[in-house]
Amino acid sequence: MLPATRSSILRAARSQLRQSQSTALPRYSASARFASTFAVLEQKDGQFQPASLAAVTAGTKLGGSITAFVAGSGVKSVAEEIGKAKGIEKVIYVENNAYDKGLPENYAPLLVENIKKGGYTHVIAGHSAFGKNLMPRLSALLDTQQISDITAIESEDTFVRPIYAGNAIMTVQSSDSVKVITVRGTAFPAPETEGGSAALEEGVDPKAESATEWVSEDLQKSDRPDLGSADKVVSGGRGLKSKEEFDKLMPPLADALGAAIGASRAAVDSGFADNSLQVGQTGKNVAPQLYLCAGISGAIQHLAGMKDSKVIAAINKDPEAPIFQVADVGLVGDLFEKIPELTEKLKQ
Ligand SMILES: Cc1cc2nc3c(=O)[nH]c(=O)nc-3n(C[C@H](O)[C@H](O)[C@H](O)COP(=O)(O)OP(=O)(O)OC[C@H]3O[C@@H](n4cnc5c(N)ncnc54)[C@H](O)[C@@H]3O)c2cc1C
Repeated sequence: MLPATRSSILRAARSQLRQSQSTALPRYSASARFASTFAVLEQKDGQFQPASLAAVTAGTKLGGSITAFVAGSGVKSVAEEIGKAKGIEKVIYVENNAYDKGLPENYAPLLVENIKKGGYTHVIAGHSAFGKNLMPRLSALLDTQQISDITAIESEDTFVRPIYAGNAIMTVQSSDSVKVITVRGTAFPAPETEGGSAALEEGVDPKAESATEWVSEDLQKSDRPDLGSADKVVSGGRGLKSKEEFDKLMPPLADALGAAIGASRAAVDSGFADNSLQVGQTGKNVAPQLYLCAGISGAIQHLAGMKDSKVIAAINKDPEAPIFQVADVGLVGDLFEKIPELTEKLKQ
């Protein structure tokens, strides 16, 4: 697939809207309604992705009703699982393998149909690859201004989001009748996944024709915890010097702690680690109980992705490295000595 520019996405989305007049939404006054949230949840290969429940938590903060939505092949059982999460009134599911991979070209019209039917005030998804890919197209179809990566909700129309790599906090007020929002998972911890009893309902499937086809994916398989939701993360930077050293030192340390592996952008750009492991402004946002990093200087773009971690521990040979300004625990030393030593102690 060719990389799409923002304007080409908008053009394609608007032409899709024109082709289907039935997708037009009624205009209503936000003040005349109570909040009703439509939480777009994620599944992968028939497995529910609990991190996406952050959208439900955000809906809880808005008050009013929360309807969860999931689509793909065989998702009725996923919908049943979602229905057990606390705070959800109803789960709408659409069974169709066309939605398995969350391709925005056909998923966005599907959402429009279901949103139109329910007349929701807020449509919320996680600020994950899925949400970041899908919600801009949905916003274009609804002719509404997306509010991205929010970390707090002040009222039904006022939201807080970090900008400039987390160096400034912006408060955004929206007068759109339907607010399309992505939420930062670390700011909205998922609700309890047991004890709820939501009703299940089959959704509308417009079976929209799409010019985009899923061809294949090349995934790195790992038995380690998922970086985005792991309790512990060990992260390596350019200080590791090479891919060989990264692969020699980081996996044993991660295994000793039961942690996920992350990396700085410099480590990724240097080919030490896969792109999917990048933590930071242009990588993943993580907020584990423990973030242990080695050979990472602590550039603001890296901090933007991990500074909400509960405990930050850093190994760096430079006592002036900025990472020590945010670290709760710091170890000044050569990582090629300290990491094997620490790994050995942890194993014992
Ligand atoms: C628009 C933009 C977006 C960006 N997005 C991201 C992002 O998402 N994530 C990200 O990480 N960066 C991002 N960056 C890059 C960021 O600015 C830094 O360049 C990067 O984080 C540096 O990575 P590093 O700390 O691994 O490398 P360096 O800055 O080179 O630091 C290496 C550190 O290792 C230490 N070290 C070296 N040898 C040893 C040793 N033997 N023992 C112990 N310590 C040692 C050094 O003292 C140094 O502090 C972005 C930049 C821009 C402009």
